[in-house]
Amino acid sequence: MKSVLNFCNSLSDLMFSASAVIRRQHFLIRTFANPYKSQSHHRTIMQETKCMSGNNSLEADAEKILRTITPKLDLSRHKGQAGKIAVVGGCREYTGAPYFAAISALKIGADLSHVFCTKDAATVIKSYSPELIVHPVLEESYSVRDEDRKSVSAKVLAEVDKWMERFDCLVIGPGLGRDPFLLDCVSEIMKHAREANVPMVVDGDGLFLVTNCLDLVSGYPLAVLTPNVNEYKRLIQKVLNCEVNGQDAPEQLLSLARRIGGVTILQKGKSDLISDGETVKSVSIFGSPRRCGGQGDILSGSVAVFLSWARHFILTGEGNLSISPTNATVLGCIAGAALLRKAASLAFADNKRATLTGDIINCLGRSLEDICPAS
Ligand SMILES: NC(=O)C1=CN([C@@H]2O[C@H](COP(=O)(O)OP(=O)(O)OC[C@H]3O[C@@H](n4cnc5c(N)ncnc54)[C@H](OP(=O)(O)O)[C@@H]3O)[C@@H](O)[C@H]2O)[C@@H](O)CC1
Ligand SMILES: Nc1ncnc2c1ncn2[C@@H]1O[C@H](COP(=O)(O)OP(=O)(O)OP(=O)(O)O)[C@@H](O)[C@H]1O
Ligand SMILES: [Mg+2]
Repeated sequence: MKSVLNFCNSLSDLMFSASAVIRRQHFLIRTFANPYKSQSHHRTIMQETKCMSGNNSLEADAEKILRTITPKLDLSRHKGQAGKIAVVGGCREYTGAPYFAAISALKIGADLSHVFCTKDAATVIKSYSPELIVHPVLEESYSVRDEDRKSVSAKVLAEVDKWMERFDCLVIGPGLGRDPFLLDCVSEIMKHAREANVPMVVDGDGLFLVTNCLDLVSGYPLAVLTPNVNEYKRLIQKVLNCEVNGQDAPEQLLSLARRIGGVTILQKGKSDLISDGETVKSVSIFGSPRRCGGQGDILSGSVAVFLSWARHFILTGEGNLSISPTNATVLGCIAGAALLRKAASLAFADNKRATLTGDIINCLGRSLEDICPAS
């Protein structure tokens, strides 16, 4: 097994050497060769989830997945090969959320983590950490005259576009706020990311945007939505036109993911449920009873990194190893949810009621090391 893993890691090294553009082209070929399967899917949602819960396969083998998709560390790698992540978020009110997402990506093992935020938020975020690359490019309505909106919007887009092809994944929404002009600009950024085939994890206010404009992600297999209880409720009401059904949660989630064209949804809660419209998996390993704000932001940054690693893993053909499911977005969600829960439990053991999001971030490394040692 170890030699197989070594062989796969060598293959992975080769792939990491390829440019981001080539990697995305490979992914496109795979996608078109194996288009979204649900069109020819015969089984009903009920049959599928019954079958899954019948053989008790709802709970993912998260530790195995985490170990399998995490690339080994070696001296031949150059900066950037372990992942370049960008968070689009951060405004006057919220500077913590984009910081939590971006720093978590670095703590897990990404090489570079960018933040695209408003000018007000940028200096604050930079002062939290010199590790982050912070772009003060977003504008809110109050700072833009009506007649300047078009030119400002074009400028914002051009600033982000300069970097777009280099990113392995975007995280859209932590601490973004709900300013209408800002959200219009972010819609354009999302359209460009989609054209460039860059994966997106959509969280927080990004979900507010997407719920009101589903076309931004609908039918895009590289989109991941990470709703909390409120955000999920809004999605269900908008898409399925009904209320959240706690009794048949996996079926409803499967149905929601299908209706949005096969995007992957990570429904956060006591157990995390994950579906891409084809399969449903849960991650319920013990986390923490502390519900301090910001844990969802850690999760979005974590999912972005694991999704990128899972994509590389699958693109190299290493998916032959016995992990299931095989969709990179689902694997990224499972790994991210498991790591956050483990880190939260370690932080809680140390800090009890005083546990804060920063304490959980400080446990991400130990948590990953326990599952997947660096050497
Ligand atoms: N430090 C920072 O900068 C952080 C910034 N953040 C950023 O804030 C922005 C808005 O995101 P959000 O999560 O506050 O908005 P949303 O989901 O509408 O919740 C609003 C209210 O809903 C309720 N509520 C929540 N959970 C519930 C539950 N399980 N069951 C029932 N009710 C529940 C609860 O209301 P209450 O109980 O007070 O009535 C809660 O206050 C977004 O950009 C995000 O990224 C955060 O990431 C945190 C760290
Ligand atoms: N009742 C719970 N029991 C255990 N873990 C939970 C519970 N609720 C949420 N979590 C975990 O906490 C993490 C964050 O979920 P939460 O619902 O707090 O997100 P959020 O509201 O978006 O957070 P944020 O404050 O960052 O916006 C998820 O990984 C989820 O698994
Ligand atoms: Mg949140």
